[in-house]
Amino acid sequence: MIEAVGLTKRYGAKTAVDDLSFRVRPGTVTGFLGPNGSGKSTTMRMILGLDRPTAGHVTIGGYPYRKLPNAPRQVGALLDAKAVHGGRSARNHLLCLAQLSGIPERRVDEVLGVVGLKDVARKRSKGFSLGMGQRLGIAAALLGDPQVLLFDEPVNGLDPEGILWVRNLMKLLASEGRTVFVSSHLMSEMALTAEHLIVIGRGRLLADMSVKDFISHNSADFARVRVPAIEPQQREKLTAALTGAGGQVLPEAGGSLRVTGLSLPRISDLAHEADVRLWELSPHQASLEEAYMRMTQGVVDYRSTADRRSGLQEPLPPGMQPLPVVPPAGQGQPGWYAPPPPQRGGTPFAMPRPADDGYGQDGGGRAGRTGPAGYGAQGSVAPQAYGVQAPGAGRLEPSAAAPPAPPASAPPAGAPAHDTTERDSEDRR
Ligand SMILES: Nc1ncnc2c1ncn2[C@@H]1O[C@H](COP(=O)(O)OP(=O)(O)OP(=O)(O)O)[C@@H](O)[C@H]1O
Repeated sequence: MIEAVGLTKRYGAKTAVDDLSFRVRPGTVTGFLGPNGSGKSTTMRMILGLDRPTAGHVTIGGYPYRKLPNAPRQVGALLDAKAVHGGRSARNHLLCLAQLSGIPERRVDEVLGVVGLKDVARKRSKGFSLGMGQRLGIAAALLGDPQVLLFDEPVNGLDPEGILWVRNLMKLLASEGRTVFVSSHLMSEMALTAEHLIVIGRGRLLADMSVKDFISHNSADFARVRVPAIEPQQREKLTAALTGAGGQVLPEAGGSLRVTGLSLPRISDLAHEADVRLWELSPHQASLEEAYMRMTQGVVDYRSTADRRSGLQEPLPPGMQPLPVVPPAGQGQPGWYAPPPPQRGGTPFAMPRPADDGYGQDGGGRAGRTGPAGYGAQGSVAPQAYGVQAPGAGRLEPSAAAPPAPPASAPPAGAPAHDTTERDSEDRR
């Protein structure tokens, strides 16, 4: 389990992460969402001991990363797929990481099979496409068969088959009881992959709840009503009946009406009383994307000048009021899209013992991004064909659980190498 308590990171006057408390539990995929610049990567770097918190702390299995016994075998991460020595072959890149962590060579070939890079294992990674680079980064994260995995935008650059593969891989890893923490901007993908969400905005916690609850807490259910297209006057008649009964009605593209504030049977009765024929009366719930947009619209730092935000929804007809957003009982106030951060209402989690944070002298800074832990460690899984993750693909056998790894103080496995001596010989290997 990953546990952050009061985690804060300031860069000068900029507060990148602000008093963040959450838990990432084993056995489920937890999505980590937030607009650009909201502090996701900074949080992940603090989890991996690459940035030192200004305040608060974060532990993995009860230890700060740097105090974690055998850290590269317990935690695997993909932070920046480009943090690879381009002159090295994929295999040699992984081999270097494996040797640093005492992982047997055969595991390198296993993970190359798992991520579908076996056929290009001896090619220099600088010739890799974005998607191939992501696969190599995922292979590095899986190398040590870790119980805890962090992935920052793992589907970046992947084709649809690759996205499906990553989705199945994440779920498989979680189903094996691992802790899987994954950031993404692809809401539709997150909705299919994650069961639980942690959402931040401007460094602060906005939500820590299941995907299902997140959607229902941040979007109003609505009914879609359609009358025969050839009878526009019926539409007006129905709109008048529904608004007269206290409903809110929003015309949608395509001629249907989006109705809130009235139950389906009530809409049906009102239509019947008004002598309006219906071609459709269906219940709907907003998508994760819509719920996310609603929650984060007040905390987006970078927005196109062409995006008036109101454009996310269809323009209201003249005189029509926007639909009220009603937060669930006890969560926020009318007009708020997001429930207040849990820490506002008290201490959501038990405070772990205030231990030495184990960060030594080399704390923060963006430099950590390219520093020695784009990847930490590693995973299980069995060989497979390119791009296809067979559900249930096997885990690393205990016998492969390698010789003892270096002490936790050693650099994590994913250190991007800068040695150029092998460059010319790589492709020949
Ligand atoms: N080393 C640093 N020095 C100064 N500011 C930094 C540093 N690292 C991050 N920041 C700032 O902290 C904020 C959070 O950045 P971070 O990269 O964590 O966001 P993010 O949620 O990962 O963004 P994205 O989704 O775009 O990757 C940003 O405003 C960023 O500019």
